Amino acid sequence: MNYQVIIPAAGQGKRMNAGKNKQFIQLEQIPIIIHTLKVFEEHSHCKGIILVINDAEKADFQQLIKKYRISKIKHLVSGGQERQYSVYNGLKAVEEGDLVLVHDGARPFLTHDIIEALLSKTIITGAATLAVPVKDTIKRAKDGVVVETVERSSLWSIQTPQAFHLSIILEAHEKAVRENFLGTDDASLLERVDQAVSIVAGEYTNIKITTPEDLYIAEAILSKRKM
Ligand SMILES: Nc1ccn([C@@H]2O[C@H](COP(=O)(O)OP(=O)(O)OP(=O)(O)O)[C@@H](O)[C@H]2O)c(=O)n1
Ligand SMILES: C[C@](O)(CO)[C@H](O)COP(=O)(O)O
Repeated sequence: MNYQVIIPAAGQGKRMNAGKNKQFIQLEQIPIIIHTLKVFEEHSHCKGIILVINDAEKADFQQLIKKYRISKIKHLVSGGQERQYSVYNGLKAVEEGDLVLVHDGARPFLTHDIIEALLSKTIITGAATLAVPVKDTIKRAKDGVVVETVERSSLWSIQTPQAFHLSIILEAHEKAVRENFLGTDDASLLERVDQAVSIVAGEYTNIKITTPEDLYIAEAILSKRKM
């Protein structure tokens, strides 16, 4: 059940509009990326972290890693133009082991129980993603007018981590690069070659910090955890 994790943190945070990479925004005085890294630092089955960063922010990340005593980082890898390319760079740096997780640096509220559930499923099926059922009614629209209401019972909101056998996900990334395919998550690279990806129930609190209002939700999650 041991694994390594790739953490892409090389985005720009454009939708957050904070004037800096959102990884450095503080939640209860601790940067988002440190909240995320601590989840894996404190999980005994995690044998190594590959952190993908922007080259220009390398010194800032190194300073934080030292300050917060994150000891499991094996490599600091340069990010790419898109999340998919950042993950691919991370995958190429994995040296050993079979199971690999990919987890957004911007998802700081992952729990160990959920990682365990994901690992158990991946050992059996080869690939799995966390997800929660969609709660809203979803409609497709064109030019500002509703075209249809999409049947909700089969819709899932996809989270990370996503877990894979290393050879399977590496091959899928290589094929995507060759064929110029760009997906918004790693599981989609398997789906396009008809490889099954299992769904494991995540938690609604495992949010990705994406837009400014997510910071209010994040503060609420943290204060609830302290109760
Ligand atoms: N070229 C990129 C783009 C994204 N990411 C990382 O992928 C995760 C999920 O991406 P997202 O939430 O979209 O982050 P940003 O790309 O920073 O946000 P935005 O799209 O608003 O600019 C984040 O941890 C982000 O740092 C990355 O490593 N490399
Ligand atoms: C991988 C992901 O977090 C799953 O929800 C998501 O697809 C990332 O997409 P984004 O466009 O970078 O927000």
